[in-house]
Amino acid sequence: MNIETEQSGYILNTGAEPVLELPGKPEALNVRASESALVVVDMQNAYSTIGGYLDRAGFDVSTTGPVIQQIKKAIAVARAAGIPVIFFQNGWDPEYVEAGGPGSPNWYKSNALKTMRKKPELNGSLLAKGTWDYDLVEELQPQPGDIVIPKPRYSGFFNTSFDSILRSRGIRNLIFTGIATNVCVESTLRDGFFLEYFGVVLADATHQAGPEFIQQAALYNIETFFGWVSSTEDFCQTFGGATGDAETAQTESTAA
Ligand SMILES: NC(=O)N/C=C\C(=O)O
Repeated sequence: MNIETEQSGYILNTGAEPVLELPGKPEALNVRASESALVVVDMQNAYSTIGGYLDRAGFDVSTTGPVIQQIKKAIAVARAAGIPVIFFQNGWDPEYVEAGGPGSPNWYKSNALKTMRKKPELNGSLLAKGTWDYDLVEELQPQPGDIVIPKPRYSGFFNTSFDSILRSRGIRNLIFTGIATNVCVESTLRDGFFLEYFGVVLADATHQAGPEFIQQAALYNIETFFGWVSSTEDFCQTFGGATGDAETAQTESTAA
């Protein structure tokens, strides 16, 4: 929108911008950078670090390291391409009011709340705002221009500003990374599907909560019913023309 000439209306995208082909399954998807966002779901210590919530609740987080590295590459390319990077942070206030009490199904299904009930010494330490557990991992810190959205339930569309942030920017394509593929990534992508967003998961930039077959099941579900499955390499090639190397992306952005 050209503010100086006081134009108004839905003219966010000029049509001059090239349509890019993002390889994926079950087929490639046509996308414009200006209509896309890179969504980084819950890359908090809780979900990817030993000693965090998932680990304490008995889930295996020992193979999340490579996922963090893939997300880092995707973020570098997105920033260089001018694609908004949206970080979700899952959790609640320190008194867990936002988690819902016994009147909420979350009270019964949240493994964080269940773990704290079983081990009262952990009370206040899991997924509570202001704690190490709630913090985003050190390797994936937001930079100026990125967007951070707190969320109180699995879906990023529930009780958050996500939808209005996307709509006001004309964003239609949501490229997902993060943890867990089968819970918050899939929940958000599914809700997006119902709201007419095109959801793509970068498979190697996500990790499941549960055994490995759960990752495959979630990806199958997404590819078959709700969206598309691509890879970090394909994302980086499509939007950066690079392999996702942060320095390469930075150089290209400076040169542009
Ligand atoms: N971020 C997630 O996918 N979370 C999964 C489980 C939970 O938050 O309890």
